[in-house]
Amino acid sequence: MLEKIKGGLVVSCQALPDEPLHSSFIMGRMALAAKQGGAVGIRAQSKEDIMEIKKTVDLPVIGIVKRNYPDSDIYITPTKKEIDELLETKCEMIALDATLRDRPNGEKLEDLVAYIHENGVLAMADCSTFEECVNAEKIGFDCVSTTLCGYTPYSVLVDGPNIPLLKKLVAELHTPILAEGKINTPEDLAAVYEAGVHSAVVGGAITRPKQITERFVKVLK
Ligand SMILES: CC(=O)N[C@H](C=O)[C@@H](O)[C@H](O)[C@H](O)COP(=O)(O)O
Repeated sequence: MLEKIKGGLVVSCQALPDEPLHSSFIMGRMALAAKQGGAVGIRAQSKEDIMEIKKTVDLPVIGIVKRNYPDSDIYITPTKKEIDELLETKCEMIALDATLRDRPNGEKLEDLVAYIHENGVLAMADCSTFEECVNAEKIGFDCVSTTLCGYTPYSVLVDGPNIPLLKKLVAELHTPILAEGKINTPEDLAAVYEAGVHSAVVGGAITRPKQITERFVKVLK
């Protein structure tokens, strides 16, 4: 899968229960639109959405399950339970929160990565800082990404991709770097590729029409 997505665009097709497009059928059609537009991979949330997407397009899928637990702030594929759900979908790669925060039930990041690999699936690290990416490489993740940059209380949120962080990761790590999060425009996508990343994931700017509408309406105020 890593070869297939190299240099291309992965489109994240997600809508949670509180979002207007929440529907596996709609996410399947979003994935089809992405494929017809030239995407080389899909990132998707939940077993149901991924099953539908896999019926609709033949692109490789990065699967996640977002779930909240009372004893942890981690919500992207937090435990083995979510990994088991994703394994049923036959997605090619599983992404999980790879921050150093405590996981639910005291589960350990390295055990989860080993478990994903035992099942013949690739593991993608969703990180928020440089140190977390370094740790993810050490643990044996197949690729590391900046998905959570700006979404942990201790990382910096910029309105756009964090280019300095991506450049540092490309220079100092050996694992493929995926840019993800706040790639809002085609120019942002060009900029992350200029920084030297292996691949890039775009979500809301393509698949969240409410967010896109808000961006237009904002200039009228
Ligand atoms: C922080 C978090 O929970 N990110 C999620 C991870 O899967 C998604 O909600 C994002 O849409 C995805 O990362 C793509 O980012 P953007 O939509 O900014 O292109």
